[in-house]
Amino acid sequence: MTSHNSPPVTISPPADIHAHRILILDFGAQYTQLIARRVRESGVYCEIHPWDMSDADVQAFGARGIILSGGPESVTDVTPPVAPSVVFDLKVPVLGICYGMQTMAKQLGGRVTASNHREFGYAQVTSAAPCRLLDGLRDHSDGQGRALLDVWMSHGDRVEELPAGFVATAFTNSVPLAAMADESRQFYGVQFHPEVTHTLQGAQLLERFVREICGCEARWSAGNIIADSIARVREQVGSDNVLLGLSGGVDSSVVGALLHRAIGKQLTCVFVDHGLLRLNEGDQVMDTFARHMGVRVIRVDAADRFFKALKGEADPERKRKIIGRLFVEVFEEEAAKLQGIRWLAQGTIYPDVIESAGSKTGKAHVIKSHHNVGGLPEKMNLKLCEPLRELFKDEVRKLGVELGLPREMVYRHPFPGPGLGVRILGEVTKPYADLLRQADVIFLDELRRHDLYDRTSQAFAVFLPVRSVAVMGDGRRYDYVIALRCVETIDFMTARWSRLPYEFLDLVARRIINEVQGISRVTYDISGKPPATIEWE
Ligand SMILES: Nc1ncnc2c1ncn2[C@@H]1O[C@H](COP(=O)(O)OP(=O)(O)OP(=O)(O)O)[C@@H](O)[C@H]1O
Ligand SMILES: O=c1[nH]c(=O)c2[nH+]cn([C@@H]3O[C@H](COP(=O)(O)O)[C@@H](O)[C@H]3O)c2[nH]1
Ligand SMILES: NC(=O)CC[C@H](N)C(=O)O
Ligand SMILES: [Mg+2]
Repeated sequence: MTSHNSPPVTISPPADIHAHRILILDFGAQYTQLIARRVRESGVYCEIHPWDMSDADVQAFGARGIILSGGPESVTDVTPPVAPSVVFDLKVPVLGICYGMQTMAKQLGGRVTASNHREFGYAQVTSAAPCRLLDGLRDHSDGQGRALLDVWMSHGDRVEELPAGFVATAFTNSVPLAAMADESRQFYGVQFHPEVTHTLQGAQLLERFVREICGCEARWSAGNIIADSIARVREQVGSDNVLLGLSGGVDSSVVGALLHRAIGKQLTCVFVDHGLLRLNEGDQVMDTFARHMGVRVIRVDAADRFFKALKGEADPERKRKIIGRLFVEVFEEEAAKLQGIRWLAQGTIYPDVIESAGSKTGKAHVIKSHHNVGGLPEKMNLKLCEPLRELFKDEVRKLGVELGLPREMVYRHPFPGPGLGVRILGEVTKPYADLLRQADVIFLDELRRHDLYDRTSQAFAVFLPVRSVAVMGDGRRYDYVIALRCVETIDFMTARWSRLPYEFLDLVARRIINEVQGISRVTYDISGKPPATIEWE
């Protein structure tokens, strides 16, 4: 990052990087986000919208191609979710994946049945006819010149009869119609899931669809995204001043660097110490930003205020809303003390938006209200400036690297805005936060010391307000429990618990029990996401 006094860098905006875009209609599959990530990785911008998007909105979106995701429902139900009919009239290529293929088949006049040949996991499909989507992709050959692909399946229903104009392009032993194509209309369907890495040629298949079949150019790169965001922010805020909520985490740090480049002195950052930070976190953030990077940062000590507002509240969603509201109150108070602030910038990223949103029909559930999206109060005086709102975490990190942020900052584990507030189960109190902070720092220090921090995606301690019996130094103890959570994930949407060595866990548990007065038991969380979310609340 350049120093605070340097003039904003002049960068000419690239060709419209959003113009070549793909629309993904979500039927509620667990892996819809992976489809989006694969499309983005091939250099093409895309957005996920609920399947019940209106015809007018689909049309206005202006996609060069549409992907219909998988989903838990069955098209054989009485009123199954269906794709907006305009999808098939827009004369753009359409790819249906699993449920998406099934509904495409049914909506265009084919037949789908619930089959007792359920297929979950690995399967091998054999190519059955030439097809622009699949030609040339192969993992093996069947000896008769036909390509075999290793794929991943997860379905019970299957397409029984193709709609007019389609041919079968692949089969498996249990599914005669495992892929279909109508080349003249550029409609394709695959029963398997190309978005998961277990489908070896899946990324290639999706790239083929968006780049060759839909004809999208690869404009979605870190350099282009930065130049585009800078241009957009400048246009958006003009000569107004902007207040950025800076947490020291990856997302807001990247926004900080971006805005610093885009609008220089018009930027002021506010770092809120809500009393639910990690040990010494506040000082570290001030050190890195204010001292080394020359960004103007105001530190607000609001711990008492947050604890007071959270007193007696045990419900996770209500806690999140309280925290979201207080954050904005603090931001607005600080803004009022400064000149010309009209905008509140935040490091909101795409998964925050998706997880906080429900679909119009209520089919998709709100899992948790991220404090910076669903947790925001309804009325706000400042307008929002969220340049990373369309990006996934790994894309944000690439931007951070490109913007010259230090590696340790870009690859930090994420820390949720509500902080320890969602890691103390139930009511939040200062004594609980103090205990948790001590346990957490031991866990993280040991991870770093054992070279495990960079090999895991997110690690933390959780405070359980239940007491269990222990005997220490011949005395009876009746103390609280700490749970350790450590996961590996790329996109934070699904996660696997880290197989940390037993010796390591043993060391951490002993240190916590010996060093943190008030904790007498430590457990390790071995739940995957799904179903267990990464945070406990
Ligand atoms: N303590 C804080 N002070 C000021 N703003 C905050 C604070 N905590 C969170 N925010 C705001 O809320 C946004 C969302 O928080 P979130 O934790 O998702 O992102 P982050 O902290 O920037 O990055 P990371 O996900 O890596 O922790 C932040 O980008 C920031 O704008
Ligand atoms: O800034 C944030 N505000 C929030 O309210 C919030 N809730 C969860 N997280 C982070 O999001 C990722 C996924 O978490 P979950 O599996 O718990 O939903 C994990 O990285 C979590 O730490 C949050 N971040
Ligand atoms: N993964 C899916 O899209 C499944 C589709 C449908 N629910 C089936 O079982 O066939
Ligand atoms: Mg954070």
